[in-house]
Amino acid sequence: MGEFDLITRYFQRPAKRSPLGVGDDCALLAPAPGMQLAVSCDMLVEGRHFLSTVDPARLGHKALAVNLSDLAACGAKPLAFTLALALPGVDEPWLEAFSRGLFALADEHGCELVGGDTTRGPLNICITVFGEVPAGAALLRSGAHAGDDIWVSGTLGDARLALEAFRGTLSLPADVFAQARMRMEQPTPRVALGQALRGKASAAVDVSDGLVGDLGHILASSKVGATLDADAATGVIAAAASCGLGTEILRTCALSGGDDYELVFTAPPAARAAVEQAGRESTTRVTRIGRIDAEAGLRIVDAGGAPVAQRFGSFDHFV
Ligand SMILES: Nc1ncnc2c1ncn2[C@@H]1O[C@H](COP(=O)(O)OP(=O)(O)O)[C@@H](O)[C@H]1O
Ligand SMILES: Cc1ncc(C[n+]2csc(CCOP(=O)(O)OP(=O)(O)O)c2C)c(N)n1
Ligand SMILES: [Mg+2]
Repeated sequence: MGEFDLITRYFQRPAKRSPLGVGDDCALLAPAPGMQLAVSCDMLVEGRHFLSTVDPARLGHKALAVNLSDLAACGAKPLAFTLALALPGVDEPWLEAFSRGLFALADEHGCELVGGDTTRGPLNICITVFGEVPAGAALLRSGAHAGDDIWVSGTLGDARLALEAFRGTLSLPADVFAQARMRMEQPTPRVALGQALRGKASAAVDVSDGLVGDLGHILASSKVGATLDADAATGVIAAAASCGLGTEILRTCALSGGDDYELVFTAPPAARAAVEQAGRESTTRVTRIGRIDAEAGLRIVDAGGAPVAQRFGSFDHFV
């Protein structure tokens, strides 16, 4: 099978909402009047972002999910995406599963594939996603104020827990591993929550590199500091705690593990009921995990308010 047959068979579907989709030199998009285009791009590289043994359907899901997560963090509604793919060769069962996982998530969000690029090379997947948001209403990293609450969606640390189990640095009971693995391989982008938070949250970012690092982007952009509860938002990890894993490793996963694709956002205390309502509307758990301070820096405390001495880093491709 050649390049163009591959595209036609696995990636070309009739455009439904875009004026022009796959097959010409450009795609055409038509954002509604009064809306701004929100654009984001993330790449997944074999061995760095995913294990070579991953189920290709889950990989198709994740490649789009990490991009939809950026739209969610801006409060944007997904419209369309492009897919740049480097493949070592034509593996039809792999392409069938990858495209099935990809389109299942795309259809869930009404986000259509409008173009891309396909080349031979080491397996590499790069998606650019386009969304729309009412002009001036995008959630930014720069809007947090002293006194705001810090919230997080879902739970943190599960993906890193699974990665460490894959690496063999810790072991988990089969049921805990199965849950954590799903969170690593098929994250749920918080798209509905992001849109429901427009006009309520003062700042937002999605957690890809770990809570401490990504909250750090809000603090730097907003020129504020924060106090954070170390243990407020653990999920599968809470189950892992009962399997005898130490606090230090669990906190490392939750606070600097990365690959969470949850939203961390700030909102004034007066908006607490509105934030909880946004969580209910989007059937997404939201948890208050700290507050924004005027004083610069990040202070991490335990449930009793005592400072946590452990230091937390964040994912960086070059450090
Ligand atoms: N090669 C690049 N050229 C231009 N902008 C880039 C490049 N790589 C990253 N960026 C931009 O730098 C910022 C931080 O990137 P990143 O940490 O990847 O964001 P995110 O975690 O939201 O994916 C984003 O605004 C992104 O668009
Ligand atoms: C094989 C493998 N190694 C490591 C990780 C963990 N990991 C890889 S990239 C990353 C951070 C997010 O990736 P990045 O490219 O920085 O995304 P962005 O912040 O741009 O959204 C994490 C936690 C993984 N998921 N799989
Ligand atoms: Mg990125």
